[in-house]
Amino acid sequence: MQDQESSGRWDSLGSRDANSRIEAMENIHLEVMRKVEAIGPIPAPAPSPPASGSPPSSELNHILAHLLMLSKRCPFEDVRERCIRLLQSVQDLGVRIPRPLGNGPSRFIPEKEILQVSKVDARTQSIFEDAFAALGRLDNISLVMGFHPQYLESFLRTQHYLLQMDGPLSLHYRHYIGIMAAARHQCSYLVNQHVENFLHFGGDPKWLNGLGEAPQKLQQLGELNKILAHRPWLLTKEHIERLLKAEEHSWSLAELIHAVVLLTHYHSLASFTFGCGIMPEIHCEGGHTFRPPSLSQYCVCDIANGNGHANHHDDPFGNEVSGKGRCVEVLMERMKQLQECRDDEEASQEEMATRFEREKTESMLVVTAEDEECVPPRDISRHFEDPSYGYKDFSRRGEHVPTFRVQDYSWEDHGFSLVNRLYPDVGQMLDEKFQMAYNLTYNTMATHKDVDTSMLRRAIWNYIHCMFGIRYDDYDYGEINQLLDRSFKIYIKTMVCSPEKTTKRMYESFWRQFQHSEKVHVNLLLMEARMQAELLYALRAITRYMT
Ligand SMILES: CC(C)C[C@H](N)C(=O)O
Repeated sequence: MQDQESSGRWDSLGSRDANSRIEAMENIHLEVMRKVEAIGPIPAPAPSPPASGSPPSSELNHILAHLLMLSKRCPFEDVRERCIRLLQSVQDLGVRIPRPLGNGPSRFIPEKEILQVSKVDARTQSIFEDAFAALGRLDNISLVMGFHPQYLESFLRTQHYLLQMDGPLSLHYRHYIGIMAAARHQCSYLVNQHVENFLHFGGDPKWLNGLGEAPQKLQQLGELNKILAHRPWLLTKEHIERLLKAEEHSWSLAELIHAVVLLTHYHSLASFTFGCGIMPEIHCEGGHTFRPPSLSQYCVCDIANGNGHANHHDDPFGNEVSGKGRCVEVLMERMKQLQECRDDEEASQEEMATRFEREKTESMLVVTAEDEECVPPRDISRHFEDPSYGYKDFSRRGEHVPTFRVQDYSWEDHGFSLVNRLYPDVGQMLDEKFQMAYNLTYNTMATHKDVDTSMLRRAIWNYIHCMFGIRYDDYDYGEINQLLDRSFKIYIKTMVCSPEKTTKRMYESFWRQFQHSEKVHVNLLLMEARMQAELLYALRAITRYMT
C-alpha cells in the first residue's frame, strides 16, 4: 500500500546513487510526455491575432497550468526547458497559455529574494530534487523554507514519513486529517493540497462535504482537533479514553499517535503558511490566469526568467530612517547587558515563578487585531464543526491557563519515548526537527556577523511555550520583555494563535532591518515551538490515560 519506490530515496538522503537520480529523471520525463499526449490534437489557430490566442478547452487548461508549474518549479533544468518549449509551441499554434498570477511563492517576500530553483547551491538542489521526485512538485512552502536547507531536509523527511511511509493509518485518512487540521485555521492553501491528495489516494469525495459525512471514527477526532488547535491545556485523559473505547469506531493507540502527530504538524504548518504569506501554487486555482496581461503582451520566455509578474515594488526593509532603524543595535545591546547581569543577580525561585506568571498573563492580553480582514470562506469551514471556537473567544474572557512544568513532563524525557514506542522512527525524526529548529543559527543579526543569538532564539521559543502555559524552571522570563518588543509579540501571538489573521503589515512591522531569511527563520522557531507545545499536552493526556 505504501509508496516504497520513492521512500527508498528518502531513507538514504545523502547517499543517493546515480541510478535513483536517473530513475527519478525518467519518471519525470514520462510524466511530461503523458501530459503532452493528453493534450491531443492542438486546436487549429484562431483567426484572432495570435498575440492573444484562443482560449483553450478546460481539459487543456489543466495540463497547461501543470506545464507552467513544471517550467517554473521543476528542479531539473532539462525538464524546465522542455516544458518551456512545449508551452512555446502550444502558443505558436494560437492557443492561449497561462501565466502566473502572483508575485512568487510568498505575498510578503519579493520573488527575487526567494531562491530560484535554477540558482540554488548543490545541497539545496539535491533536496529540491528529492522533494520533487517524491511529490511530483515543489510547493511554495518548500521554496520559502529553502532559505534554510538543513531544516528543510529534516522537515520534508518527517512529512514524507508521516504521509507516505508505513504507518498505522491508511493514506486517505492521513490526508483527511490534514484537511481537518488545516481547516481549523481556514488555511485553504493546505486544505486544497490535501483535498487533491485525498482524492488521489481513493478517498470518498462525499467526505469532503463536511466532517458530518466522514466515518464516525474521524468525526470523533473533531473534538481533539479543536482543543489541540486552540486550548490544548484542556485536554484530559477522558478525551483520550473516549477515542480509544468507542467500540467499533475505536482508535488504536498507534493510530491515535499518528493522528495526533498529523494534527499538530498541520496546525503548526498553517501557522507557517500564514506567517510567511504563502501563495497558492501556480497550477492551482488562484495561481495562474489565462487572461492576457492588461498592459504589454506576455511573452512565454518570461516564464523562464521569472518575469511572469514583475514586482516593481521596492523592498521596504533596510531603508528605515525612523527611530526604529536602529532596532538591531538596540537588541544586541540588550543581549549584551542581559548576559553581563546574569552572573551578578540570581532571582529567587518565587521571583522567577512570578515573572513567568506575569509574562503568561500578559501574553493572553496581546491583541491580534485586524479581525475584519478575514472571513472564513464557506467551503472551508464546512470541514469542521463549531467554527466559532477559536483563540479569541476565551482570551478575551481572560481564561486562566494553568501552568505546565517541563520538569514534570518534557519532550526529551517523556514525549519522545512515548512516540517512539508507539510509532517507531517518528519520535526520532521529530526530535531531530525540533533540535534543528532550536539550534539553527548563522551567527548573524541583520548585517552584523559573529553574534551569539542563542539568547534571542531561546526567548522566542520560551515565549511561545509561555503562551501555552509551559514553564521552564531555570529560565528567567524577565528576559522576554527585554528582547521581544510589542510589534514582534503581536506578530508571534497572531501567527501562533490565530494564524489566519496574520497580515502583511504585521510581517513588515517587526524587525524592520532584518533579512527575509531571518523572518522565515523566526517562523520556523514559532512553528516548531507550537508543534511541540501541542504535542506535549496531547502526549501527557495519553500517558495519564495509560497509567
Ligand atoms: C532569527 C534570527 C535572529 C537568527 C539569526 N540570524 C541567527 O543566525 O542566529
